[in-house]
Amino acid sequence: MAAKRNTVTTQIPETPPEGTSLALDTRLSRHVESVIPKKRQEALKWYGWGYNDSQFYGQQGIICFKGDKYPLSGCELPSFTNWVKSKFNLDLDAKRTYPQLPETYPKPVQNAPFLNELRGCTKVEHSQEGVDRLVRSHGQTLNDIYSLWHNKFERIPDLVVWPRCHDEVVQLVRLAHKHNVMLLPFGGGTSVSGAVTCPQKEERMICVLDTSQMNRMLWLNRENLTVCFESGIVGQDLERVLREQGLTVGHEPDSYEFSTLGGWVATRASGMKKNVYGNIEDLVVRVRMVTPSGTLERECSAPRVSCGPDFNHIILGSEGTLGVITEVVLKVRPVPPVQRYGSLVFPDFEQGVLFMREVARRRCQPASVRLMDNEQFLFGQALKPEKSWLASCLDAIKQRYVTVWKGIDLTHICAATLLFEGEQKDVQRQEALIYEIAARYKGFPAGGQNGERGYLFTFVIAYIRDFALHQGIVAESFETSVPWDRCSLLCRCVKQRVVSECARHNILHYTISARVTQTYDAGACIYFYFGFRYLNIPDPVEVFEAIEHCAREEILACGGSLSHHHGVGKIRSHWYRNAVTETGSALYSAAKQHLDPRNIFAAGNLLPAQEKLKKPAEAAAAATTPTAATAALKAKL
Ligand SMILES: Cc1cc2nc3c(=O)[nH]c(=O)nc-3n(C[C@H](O)[C@H](O)[C@H](O)COP(=O)(O)OP(=O)(O)OC[C@H]3O[C@@H](n4cnc5c(N)ncnc54)[C@H](O)[C@@H]3O)c2cc1C
Repeated sequence: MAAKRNTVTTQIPETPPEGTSLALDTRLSRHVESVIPKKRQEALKWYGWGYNDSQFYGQQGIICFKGDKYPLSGCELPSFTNWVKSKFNLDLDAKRTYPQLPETYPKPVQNAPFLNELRGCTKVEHSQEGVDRLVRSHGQTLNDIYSLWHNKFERIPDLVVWPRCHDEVVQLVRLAHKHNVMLLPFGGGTSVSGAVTCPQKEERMICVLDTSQMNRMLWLNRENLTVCFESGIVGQDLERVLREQGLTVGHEPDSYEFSTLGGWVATRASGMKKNVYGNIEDLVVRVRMVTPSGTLERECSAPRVSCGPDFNHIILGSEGTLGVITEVVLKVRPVPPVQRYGSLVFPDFEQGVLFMREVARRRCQPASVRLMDNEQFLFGQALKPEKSWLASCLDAIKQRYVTVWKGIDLTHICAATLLFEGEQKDVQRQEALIYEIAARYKGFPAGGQNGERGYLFTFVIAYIRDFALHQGIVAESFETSVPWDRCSLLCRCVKQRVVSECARHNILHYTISARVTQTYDAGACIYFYFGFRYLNIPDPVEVFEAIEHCAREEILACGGSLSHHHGVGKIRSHWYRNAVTETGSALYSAAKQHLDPRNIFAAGNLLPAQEKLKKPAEAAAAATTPTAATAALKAKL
């Protein structure tokens, strides 16, 4: 994570643009040096996730990790190699190569009047270079990455623009509306819902509006503990500049190294420390969004208003379909003096869920508490790097303690990782209470080191998907939120459904696992990982999507939501209408019609685009039935 910083070349306009007049402490209004350069491909992989130099790879039959930014850097991973071998019946193929940048790119659709006016009347930087367009043509879904590797995109952006402030966005939106050019706001490109993927049937010029050069901290108000940032600031940059002031926003989605503030607002993101700091909707005080019909924003920064429907909530979750978010006022907190990790072991997942439920009932959640099922626990254990002889002996003793003294079956064991933040005394009190509650559900502490490793690995795990694809395994995560009384049932049914769908598709080697990542008064967020080895399957992504579609049907049948934090995008738009009712979707369409009458923000998220969507998944879903447990539950609902 400790990445080198690259200077962003953008010049800050000399006079503050309209809108920054809100500044309260101009001494702090400053440009932020970003870890991500304007030419993203110089630091980030064009064909997958993360930094260019960080990657899993095979060497003499062992999986290793390279790069210098993460705790696993330079490590050999023999246990992980064994896990992969046994799970997927796979010997590493070190000879496979990663894809090469294409030599040619789709010819850009031109809109000469737009380009002429852009060049003649504005100072907005822009590019039509193939690679600039390609790296902004997609997000991080399996489909995106597979399409990229196999050169399957019919449509990539025709133009990339880099506005530097709110006023330049206003100019761009006016121009695009006037000349009927499609605009696609692009933050960090970490979307896992297809939200930033170019609509493949769009006939107009597609202009990607890259927000990365709008990343200033505009003001900071220590009295109110509020800060105003431009929307293109990347998570790790935002935290770094605030920490220099002794402050934090505390919003840490697992993608926060690369995702942006505007992206968080547009997708309703959730950070792992939401128990202390809140989800993005709890952190936003004010937000500005430029639409073809004008700028939408609340006029005052009061902490709460009773002033009719809250239009911040039209902006939150708008997924780039209504306008461009330019500036956001957020709450900040002093950096906590103490941060401590912990972990717990439970005999099985059900006991772990009861523990999580009790912690939520008593509202004593630490900053983060995550419960992994047995499959994820074993996977996490396997990721540990090669050990010394002594460390291996200690592990064997610990394992004996767990199995013999505690009588825990290793095929059912599950674990929770904990992160405590606050004043020393508060943390101590919280730890004591959490360990006391855990004991009631047969849980016992397994050390801070395990907890810390769990959180640090979060950022490395994101790199596995590309390595897996490289070795012939397709994998992706999906998530939901669910009321407490259906939490265990939903996990069971979804896993069962995936197992039966794999059998139906003759897939022998796969992994499906779940974890509870967030808790609330009324329920929890569940996160699933699913992957399979695709031997002799001509279109593995199509099959993957068909199975994921069935899993989503199962989730919905069990009372789960369409999404807790990934958003709807294109890949879940099929269910959006049902999720919000006909009236709800008509209301959204009416708002869209008012704000964006020419549909220039035509990403096709939320409600499906006009184009005929490929629906192999639906056919697959129609051919199967929900599990017996789901059917019984449905009957009860
Ligand atoms: C490895 C990994 C881990 C992840 N972990 C989490 C997690 O813990 N929690 C979580 O909530 N999500 C997570 N995500 C999903 C993703 O990171 C979030 O959805 C994130 O909020 C997207 O931000 P972004 O800047 O990358 O947006 P992008 O991917 O660039 O865009 C996402 C959507 O927002 C729109 N958008 C972006 N910027 C603006 C703007 N300024 N104005 C208007 N619309 C805009 C885009 O048009 C698009 O519709 C994860 C993704 C990955 C790949």
